[in-house]
Amino acid sequence: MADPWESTMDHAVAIARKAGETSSHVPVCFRFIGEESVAAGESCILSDSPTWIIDPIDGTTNFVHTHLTVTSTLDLQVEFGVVYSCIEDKMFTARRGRGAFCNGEPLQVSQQKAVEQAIVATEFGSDRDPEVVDKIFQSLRNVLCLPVHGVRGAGSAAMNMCLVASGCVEAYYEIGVHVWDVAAASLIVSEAGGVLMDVEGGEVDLMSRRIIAANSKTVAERLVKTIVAFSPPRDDAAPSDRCEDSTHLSARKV
Ligand SMILES: O=P(O)(O)O[C@H]1[C@H](O)[C@@H](O)[C@H](O)[C@@H](O)[C@@H]1O
Ligand SMILES: [Mg+2]
Ligand SMILES: [Mg+2]
Repeated sequence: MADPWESTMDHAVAIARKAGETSSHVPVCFRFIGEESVAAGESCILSDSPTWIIDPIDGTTNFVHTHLTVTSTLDLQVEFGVVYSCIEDKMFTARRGRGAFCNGEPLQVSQQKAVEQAIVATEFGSDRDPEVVDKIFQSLRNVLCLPVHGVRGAGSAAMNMCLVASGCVEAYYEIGVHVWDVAAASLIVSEAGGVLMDVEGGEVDLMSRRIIAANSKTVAERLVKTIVAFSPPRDDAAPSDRCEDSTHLSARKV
């Protein structure tokens, strides 16, 4: 069987060559956006150049506490998404227009559109500002009282989205995520037949740090009416306008 990773890399190189219009003799030029490089002061701006968006560990708090799910995410903007759940040894992959897979098996979102029968995933995020925490709790209360069948959280944004793609939960929403948390899984959700939406409706903007990933427009739009929206500093804001999340500081001290 052909190695899917090898064909992915061949395709990635072909995209990079096309973008740069380089001949096969010239080395290709990829750009990178990674959680750690941005934390070290590198830019978080998407350009026309093919860009790998990487989160080496998504679910850092789980990792530090050796708790359940930890994933690594890799995305070549809009072309490929890879999320690896290392403890479960599950490799979620998607290629634009070619479907989404888990360990090679096709993924399909749930067909349940009644929100009362839905499981909704979310996270409390990393910000401990009491005003932000209040809004997160107001949203959580509103979602529970829709009512939904249940609320869950895997502790990894990417994993929550892969659960949507797998049909195990109907929707995931969060305000406070970063582009590297959700880029790869966004493609996996849409290739599994799901939808992505901003928490106030309309198209999702991966730099805005707000996302709904759902099995359907119907479920996503019910959440839009329910979530108390706010806008954290964008990922592509100037470094001086970004703020360090409080739990990340403590996680890094470990
Ligand atoms: O573990 P990291 O990569 O820091 O990502 C977490 C994200 O920053 C938080 O907003 C989410 O709540 C977690 O689910 C992410 O996994
Ligand atoms: Mg992450
Ligand atoms: Mg991370």
